[in-house]
Amino acid sequence: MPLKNFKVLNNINDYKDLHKLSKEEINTLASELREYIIEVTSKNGGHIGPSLGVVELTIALLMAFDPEIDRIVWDIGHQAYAYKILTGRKDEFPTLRQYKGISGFLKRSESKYDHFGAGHSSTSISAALGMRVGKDLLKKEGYTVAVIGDGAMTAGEAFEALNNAGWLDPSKFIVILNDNQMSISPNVGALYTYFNKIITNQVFQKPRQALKEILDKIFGKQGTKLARKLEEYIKGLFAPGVIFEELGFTYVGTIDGHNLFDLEKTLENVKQMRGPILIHVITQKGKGYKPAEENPTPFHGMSPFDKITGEPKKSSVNPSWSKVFGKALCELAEKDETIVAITPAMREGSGLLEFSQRFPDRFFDVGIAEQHAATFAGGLAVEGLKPVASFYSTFLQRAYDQVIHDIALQKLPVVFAIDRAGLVGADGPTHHGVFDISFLRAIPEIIISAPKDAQELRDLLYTALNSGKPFAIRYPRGEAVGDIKEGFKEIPIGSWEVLEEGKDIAFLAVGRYVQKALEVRRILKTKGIDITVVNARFIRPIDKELLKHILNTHQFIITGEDGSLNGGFGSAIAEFIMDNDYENRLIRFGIPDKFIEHGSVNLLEKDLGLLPEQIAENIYKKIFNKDFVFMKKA
Ligand SMILES: Cc1ncc(C[n+]2csc(CCOP(=O)(O)OP(=O)(O)O)c2C)c(N)n1
Ligand SMILES: CC(=O)[C@@H](O)[C@H](O)COP(=O)(O)O
Ligand SMILES: [Mg+2]
Repeated sequence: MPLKNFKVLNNINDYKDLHKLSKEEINTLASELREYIIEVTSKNGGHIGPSLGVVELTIALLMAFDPEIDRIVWDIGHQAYAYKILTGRKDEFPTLRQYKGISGFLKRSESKYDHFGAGHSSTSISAALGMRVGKDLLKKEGYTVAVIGDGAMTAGEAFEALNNAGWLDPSKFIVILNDNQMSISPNVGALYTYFNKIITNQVFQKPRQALKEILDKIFGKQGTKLARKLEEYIKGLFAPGVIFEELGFTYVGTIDGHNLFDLEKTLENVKQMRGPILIHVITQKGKGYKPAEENPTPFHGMSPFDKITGEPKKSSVNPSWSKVFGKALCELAEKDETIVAITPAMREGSGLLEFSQRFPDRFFDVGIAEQHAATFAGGLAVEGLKPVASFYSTFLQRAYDQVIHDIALQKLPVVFAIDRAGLVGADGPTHHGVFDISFLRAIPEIIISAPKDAQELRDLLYTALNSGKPFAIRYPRGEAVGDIKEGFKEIPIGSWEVLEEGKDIAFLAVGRYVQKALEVRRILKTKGIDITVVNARFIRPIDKELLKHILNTHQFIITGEDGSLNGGFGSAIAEFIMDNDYENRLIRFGIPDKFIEHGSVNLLEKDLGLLPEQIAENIYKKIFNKDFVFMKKA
């Protein structure tokens, strides 16, 4: 995709050229950056809304700071498209989120200007503080700036960092709170209410200064104890940002995040101030593109869309796994008032929108707070409710100790609906959900399951809610397979299902791999090989009786899973074979011991040799020591 004929953007090489531009040219640049972002994301998909919202902020930051010397740490990094374009990736930008193209987030290996990699939220203040302290200890020059959204600010880690920063009291340390009053969905929580009050109570900022002057006049410049107490009291009533001031930050705000020159001036001013500073910048998500301004939630992260109408280009045939889950939960919740749903800020993505509308009192969006979400679910379970906590696999990593210490150890019946399990595609290594099987499998008491199709997801959810146990159900991103029948049926915990009977070779497949295994069977049948296909719908506990039978009747065992091979389902089978003195040959398919880059799942799997035809070739070669090329040459 060639770069369009942009008047200003075409003529600047990177951020250093910003200082050569007139005010008018800078305004034109902001518009051209927006156009470029809309153009590329309409083709590739991506986080368009967050990125359009910070165009002016990005320009102002790159004018006030020099990322060769200063550190700019963007929280999550999903809003950093303008930053990418202005820090040397203008020409590569059309490859955004594509296989072998540039990442949708910031990445240390991609650019020296990406000072800290991210994708998960709320790490920026901690990382920037570490850099600040590092710079000070090593006597390095430069400022350290963290840019964090109002959504990301709801996470514990952000507050852990503020707490530490206020204590360490570093200078040249600036936190920019980019407040657009939106997480993916509208932001939630008491903090959101507080920010909202600050924004609407602007009127009190000037009187606050005037009041201070009056008090100084009445009680003298040194100030008496009473004066200070009175000021604190009144400050608490009216002053914006007092929460940050009490934590040791100087609060500056609010600043209009689309007024580029005010922003730049503010940034220049705070450079002279001592101690940690927090600048509260107000922006609008999707700024400058009507469909995104009007509909910020879908435009947070879009699949390819029509630039004129804003409509997504591809409409799916089947409902997504998330939708199937959400619909099943609503059906079950209709009949059982003790069912409650919890999400850490992923209402839409997790398929919980309908639940939130139909059962608002039983729905809890707790903000970007995975640890709290898990323990909160534990508390609900103690009181006899049936909590269903939905996590993206990758974000559940945040709540590992909570799953162990607060749920499994206490045998609390929390259902973990683990969405986006397996490779997720364009979001890449920060977001692939490939570790949950390995990390959950080590935890006693927890049941781990994966449905082969939509109906089985419903039945597993029903089984989980009736089990009285900690219970995880993992399913992938994208369209579900299979039809949905009426009602629900309980599945015996730990039971597998033989889908096809063959001989000699048995394919034990988890979740998405069941369809692959059936395809492998079809391919190998063309070579006269008949393989057994087992739906290993429980990863923990495994179906020991069926497994023993399979090991006794098949020489070769294949496992397939949408997760890491290290400690995964295949490892469980290897352990069983070894611990029980079987001598079967085992071949495992899954994610190898490395981080997987971004790109379509199909291309990533092709790279990893995980397409059905590649698996079939591989099995054939390993077992018969002969080549069998099934893949059509491109
Ligand atoms: C630990 C974690 N949980 C959830 C997410 C998913 N997520 C990505 S962006 C986002 C909303 C962030 O809101 P905010 O920080 O205000 O940024 P904005 O998109 O509004 O610019 C969420 C919940 C994530 N990236 N990391
Ligand atoms: C940045 C982030 O973490 C989310 O916006 C994520 O990209 C959503 O992924 P899905 O598109 O799979 O919901
Ligand atoms: Mg926000």
